[in-house]
Amino acid sequence: MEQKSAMKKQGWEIEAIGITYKISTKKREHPFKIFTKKQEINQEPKQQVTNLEEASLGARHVLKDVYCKAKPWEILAIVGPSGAGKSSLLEVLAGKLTPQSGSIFVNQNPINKAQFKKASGYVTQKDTLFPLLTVEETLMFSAKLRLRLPQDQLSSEVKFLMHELGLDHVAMTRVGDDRVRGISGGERRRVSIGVDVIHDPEVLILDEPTSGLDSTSALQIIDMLKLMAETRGRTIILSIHQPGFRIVKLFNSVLLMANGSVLHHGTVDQLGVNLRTMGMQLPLHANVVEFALESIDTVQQQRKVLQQETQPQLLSSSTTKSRQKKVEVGESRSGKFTLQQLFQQSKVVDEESIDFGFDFPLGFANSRLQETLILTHRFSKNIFRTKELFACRTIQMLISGLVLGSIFYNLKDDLTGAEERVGLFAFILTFLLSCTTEALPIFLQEREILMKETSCGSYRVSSYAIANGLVYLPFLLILAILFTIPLYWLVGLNPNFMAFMHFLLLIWLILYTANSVVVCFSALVPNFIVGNSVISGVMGSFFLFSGYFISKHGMPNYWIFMHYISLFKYPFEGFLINEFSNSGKCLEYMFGKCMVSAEDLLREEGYGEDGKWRNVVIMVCFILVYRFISYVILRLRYCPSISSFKGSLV
Ligand SMILES: Nc1ncnc2c1ncn2[C@@H]1O[C@H](COP(=O)(O)OP(=O)(O)OP(=O)(O)O)[C@@H](O)[C@H]1O
Repeated sequence: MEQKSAMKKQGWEIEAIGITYKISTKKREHPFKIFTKKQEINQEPKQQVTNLEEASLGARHVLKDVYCKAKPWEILAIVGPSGAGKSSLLEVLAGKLTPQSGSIFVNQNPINKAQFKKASGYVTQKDTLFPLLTVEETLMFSAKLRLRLPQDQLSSEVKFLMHELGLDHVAMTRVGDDRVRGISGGERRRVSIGVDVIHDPEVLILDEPTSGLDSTSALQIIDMLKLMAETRGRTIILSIHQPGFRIVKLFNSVLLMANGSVLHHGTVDQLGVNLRTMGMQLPLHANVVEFALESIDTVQQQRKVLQQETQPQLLSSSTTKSRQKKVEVGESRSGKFTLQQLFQQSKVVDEESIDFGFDFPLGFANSRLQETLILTHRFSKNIFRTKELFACRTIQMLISGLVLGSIFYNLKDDLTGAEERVGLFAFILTFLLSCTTEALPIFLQEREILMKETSCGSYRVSSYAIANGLVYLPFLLILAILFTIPLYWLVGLNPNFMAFMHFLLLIWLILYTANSVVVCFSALVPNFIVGNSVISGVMGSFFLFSGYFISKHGMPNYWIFMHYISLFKYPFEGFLINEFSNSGKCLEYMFGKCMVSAEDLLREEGYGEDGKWRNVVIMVCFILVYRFISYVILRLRYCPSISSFKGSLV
């Protein structure tokens, strides 16, 4: 136990060895171009490609045999021009990408991916936050999901973190995004960092934490990270584009990359020495990192020459395959030592003798029920604050109920009236199904957050699926009530209260069925346009095959299966063009005297007392099936954490 706490104090040293990551660049051949001659390479002049082998294999090296080491109590900055491979390397270190070869070690021990994700924080380049939550709410929900603490302790943790991040003054301000005005870009970046440090991770990986910020805000953020490293022994790895002079001074070591290769790995001072060794004239008081980035082509050329002439001893240990056991005391310092750092360094020498163990709590912070409650709370805040959605949908439903009621006003109980009711109900179904798509943009907006949160073990996917299912229920009930009340009484359907309640239930279920289908398909589509097209297609075909336009007996056999999987034959099955149609009973059954007389008819047809509930039960079953399918899709597509949580990093 003592040994473990010593480990904790010591911090986590991350070492990546021989990381190679390739992506396929092979263009897919046209599927119908079977007889086309293959391109003859000899006919064309040889292309000037840097790596002929790569080109011929249709693969591109994003990372080439990368070595890097990040120490606790320190900041390692990954710098390089755009496309150098910085983000890819960070993703590999964070366990989001699996390289083709290479290994990652924590304190010289291979690490389990799931444990590492749990014990680290990864702040992506893009802020993935809920724009309608306030800063305090954002951090509080993150704390609730990741920490197993009582409410008052959670509140004090969040307050402390906001203070540390300099966010006190915007605690009650909404986060905002491109569309919703909220806190500033710098403050949003700090909230993103806050979300990922709330559980006090041992390692913090940040992709461009200063992008889009002015120099003062950028310095503030790096200063804050430096403080985290120096006071709490955290390992900070970040990528940065063009760090200013004052920022560079805060880095303990720098990894200079270009074209996926490491050009330098060491202190900023060493970088200066290396550049001079290459014969470059560094202007006095120059920002060494900036100078190296500006002269990156020369650095690359010199490196090649050096590599050819001698084995790379000067530049970096990037190609070193064997692990370095030597500890370069003071080597990675930029002049500033803390007692903790010195303590840590002396400890590193004995690293090998320490049996590495993780005392970072594994498993989920909350039970499934607690997670579901927290997520439902967060969901409902987001939904009820989406004013456009709430206002538009409620007004739309109320007005359409009134307008439809006034068009189909006081329908008679005769055959003509029954026919008109068929038209009304067919329209209701089409209308409700086609306009209940709010789940699509909502899901598309939050799926990145879902992926991020579940990949680091904040909560279970099943809790999300249940919360997603629960949160729409009250919202859709409000819509159903607003739609049904004017419509039902204006049209003059059965005045019996229970018949009204049954009708309301059907409308609610239709809305919820449509919502479940949308949730299910939105988990499959890449964006809104595709999603909208797919969902309209699915809804349309379900409706078409339900039997409202063509009886199942009239359908060719090869389409019959569609009739059986079409959900929308269930809510108002009596309206269908089916075996009842010819007898004329169908029309009466459908809406003749609404539910009460329909019940008699059902009894006549042998359905018995419970006949009218049969459709409700079937619809509920379908909803459950669709919800389950969407859970499976979410699990497999967005959160394949089963495999990653079990496997090790490489
Ligand atoms: N999945 C992918 N598909 C296509 N190209 C990719 C993919 N992943 C990485 N690349 C390419 O690999 C190279 C490195 O990408 P990466 O995002 O790591 O660079 P970067 O140094 O972070 O760039 P920037 O500073 O502009 O964010 C780029 O040329 C990029 O286009």
